Amino acid sequence: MMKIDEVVEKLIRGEISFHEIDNLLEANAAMVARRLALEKILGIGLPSIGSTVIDYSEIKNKNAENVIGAVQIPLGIVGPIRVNGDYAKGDFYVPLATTEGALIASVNRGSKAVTLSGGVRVKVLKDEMTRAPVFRFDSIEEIPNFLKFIEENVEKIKNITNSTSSHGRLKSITPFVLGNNVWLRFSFETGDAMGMNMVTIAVEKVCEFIEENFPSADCLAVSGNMCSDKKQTNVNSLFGRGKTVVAEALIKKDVIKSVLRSNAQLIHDINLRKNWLGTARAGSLSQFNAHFANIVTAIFIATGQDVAQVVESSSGYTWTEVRGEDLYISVTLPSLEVGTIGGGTRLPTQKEALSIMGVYGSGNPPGSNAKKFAEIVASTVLSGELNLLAALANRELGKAHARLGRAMKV
Ligand SMILES: CC(C)(COP(=O)([O-])OP(=O)([O-])OC[C@H]1O[C@@H](n2cnc3c(N)ncnc32)[C@H](O)[C@@H]1OP(=O)([O-])[O-])[C@@H](O)C(=O)NCCC(=O)NCCSC(=O)C[C@@](C)(O)CC(=O)[O-]
Ligand SMILES: NC(=O)C1=CN([C@@H]2O[C@H](COP(=O)(O)OP(=O)(O)OC[C@H]3O[C@@H](n4cnc5c(N)ncnc54)[C@H](OP(=O)(O)O)[C@@H]3O)[C@@H](O)[C@H]2O)C=CC1
Repeated sequence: MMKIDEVVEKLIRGEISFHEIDNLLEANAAMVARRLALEKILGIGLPSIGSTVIDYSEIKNKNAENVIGAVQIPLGIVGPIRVNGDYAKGDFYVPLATTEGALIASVNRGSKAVTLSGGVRVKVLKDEMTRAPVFRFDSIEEIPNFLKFIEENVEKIKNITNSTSSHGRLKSITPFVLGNNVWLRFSFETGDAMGMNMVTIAVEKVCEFIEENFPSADCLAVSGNMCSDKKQTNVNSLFGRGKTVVAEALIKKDVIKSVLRSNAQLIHDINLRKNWLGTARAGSLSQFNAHFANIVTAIFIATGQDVAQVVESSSGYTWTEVRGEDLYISVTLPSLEVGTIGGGTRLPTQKEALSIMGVYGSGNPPGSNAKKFAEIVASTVLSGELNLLAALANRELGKAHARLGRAMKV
């Protein structure tokens, strides 16, 4: 093994690249050498980035490349939130990682109102991760035969996918046609994993089988964007991706008054004019909500989810009704992509964050932990939506952020 200083000098002289340091030093020494080299090249110090609890030997070839350290983000908790789900039952503290002052306080007040009103009822309606390769044909002539071929070979295709994972299970294949192109949208149950690696590996194997047995089908790309990963699309909103979750709560008149300092009619009116009319006028197809993205992102960062999937995981709908003087509120998230095993969930702080909610790792039966987690996320989203609508009704948004969320106080 070379010494760190020698490796740093080699890199500065341009004799090796950053990632080649992994071949010359033990994992954690390599992380330090990369940071030191970068500091010398740029003439700056990066001691905070270098100070991390992450053991690079644990994440090398698993979670990130060219690692020089880590960034830290403040982590707060909200709750307890009372959740009446099929998997999550009881009172939960939820970790939120954010740098937006007032956000945690906001969701916390919402969770207080929800819990005092008896809690959130929540259901996971569908649980399917998708991958959709695109196939090109010379002519449309072959397409009906191709669709028939897929239909007749579903069992064979299932056997192929079963051979690549003990948790991924193919549920359905939905074809879409445009001219001489066909997309096959494969939907899988993926246990407690979010499932993108699992599903991609399985579908690549299926594509090999298809090309061997139906040679006029040319699989151009294993992801043809009808999946749709990390993109907000109608196909995700209509058919779902990951978990499709719906949650509801009835907020009592007294709680609306004492905790949220508002009334049901005003909150409902703001929901209709802001989240429905305003969104329609602004031209969004799937974001009829106030700030799902705030809550989903903060939980995703805290718990090691794939943060780019906030794009579709934060799409959804907030619905309200006035019942007497109480407020009925529901949130629907068609494509909430979460896992409690795999990906970034294994990092030390993310693992602890999942354990705050009692959802780290494999569930018994498999899949139950991820569904429990999805129910908690949706309940937290509902708390955040309720509170922001109330805060807007009270005209306290600017005031709250001036008090809790400004770097430069005047
Ligand atoms: C900030 C509050 C909650 C104060 O609200 P308040 O009623 O003055 O607070 P309070 O001191 O009376 O306390 C009431 C409860 O609020 C919570 N609470 C209160 N303070 C804290 C705190 N420091 N830390 C943690 N929790 C806090 C806590 O639950 C507390 O109960 P307690 O625990 O005392 O029994 C309120 O003014 C508020 O919610 N404002 C709105 C802020 C907000 O919602 N921001 C969201 C982000 S905005 C954004 O990013 C998206 C947006 C808006 O642009 C999207 C769009 O266009 O719609
Ligand atoms: N490849 C791609 O195209 C993309 C990948 N990603 C990345 O994919 C990663 C997530 O992929 P994902 O497939 O979720 O995770 P992993 O690739 O980490 O796979 C999960 C692993 O956990 C095992 N496992 C053990 N217990 C369980 C259980 N109870 N439920 C489910 N699996 C279990 C699975 O075994 P087994 O399979 O044998 O059952 C599998 O090996 C993230 O890092 C994300 O950023 C994101 C987008 C696209």
